Amino acid sequence: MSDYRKIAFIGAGNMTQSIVGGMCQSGYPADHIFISNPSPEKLEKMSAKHGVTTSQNNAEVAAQADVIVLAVKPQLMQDVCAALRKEVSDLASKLIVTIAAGIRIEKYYQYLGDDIRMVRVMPNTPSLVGEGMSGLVADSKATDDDKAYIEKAFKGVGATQWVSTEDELDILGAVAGSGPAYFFEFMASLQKAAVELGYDSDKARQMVQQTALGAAKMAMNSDLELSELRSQVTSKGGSTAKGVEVYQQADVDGISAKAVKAAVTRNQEMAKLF
Ligand SMILES: NC(=O)C1=CN([C@@H]2O[C@H](COP(=O)(O)OP(=O)(O)OC[C@H]3O[C@@H](n4cnc5c(N)ncnc54)[C@H](OP(=O)(O)O)[C@@H]3O)[C@@H](O)[C@H]2O)C=CC1
Ligand SMILES: O=C(O)[C@@H]1CCC=N1
Repeated sequence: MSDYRKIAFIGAGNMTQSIVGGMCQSGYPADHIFISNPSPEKLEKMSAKHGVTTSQNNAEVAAQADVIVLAVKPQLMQDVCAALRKEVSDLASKLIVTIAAGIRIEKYYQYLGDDIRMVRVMPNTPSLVGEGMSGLVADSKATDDDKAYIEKAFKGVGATQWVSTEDELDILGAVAGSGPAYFFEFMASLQKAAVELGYDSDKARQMVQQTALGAAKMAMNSDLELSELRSQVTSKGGSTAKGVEVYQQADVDGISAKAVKAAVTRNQEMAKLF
């Protein structure tokens, strides 16, 4: 099968916009991308921006595609799947992909029929700029071709990792899926701290984001442990040591552990609820 299967996104929210934006930038042909959403505004925006085909009818886009990406909120998934099952006759001939947090593959068999083959992907919004981090887990029916295809599609918008279990995908979701929010929160707090000391807000944002980018690039280009990279900035008796001490006293490790655990727990709850 071609590298570029026809792919339909059900739901045109934040995550679909990030993935599709990144896919189009990476050269995925727009005439192979279909998107549905109940309200027309997002569709109009995406069609104007990328030249993709859009519809307010989920079944219409799903029927035209080889791959269906379920990209609605977890609480809507059962109803959306029930309607697709009723209206699209050959779901078993397509690859079903879901990006929803929590919901287990086993549930999709109940919602769509146990003859479907599927891959769960946990992406994140930096996919929009080609710097996404996506986790993937496939069921036993997905073929090698399916897996190679979906890995390549998501590699087009960033890095990918296969995980072996859906429990692992919950962890990846809690770190990488939710992670951009944690980093934005931290970056905003650094910006605020500089502004409170009298620094210009725009300039504070620029220095925070450039520093985050620089630190991430250094980490990616280095074999050193992250703690060693941190040490290299921390001159004995210098200013960084004073700042780092404040974070350590506030137990930054404990805070991250709690945050990730809370997000994993919510993924597990959603697995039960939806
Ligand atoms: N945002 C993120 O960073 C990540 C999200 N995810 C997962 O992605 C999924 C989508 O999240 P996100 O994009 O943030 O959510 P959004 O709320 O931004 O998008 C959901 C979209 O689904 C649309 N929708 C509502 N009802 C239907 C329906 N019946 N049929 C088709 N589309 C419908 C909504 O349309 P309208 O607004 O017009 O009602 C909306 O555009 C979730 O399951 C989430 O777990 C996974 C990883 C990261
Ligand atoms: O908040 C959520 O549930 C989704 C999953 C990861 C990021 N957003």
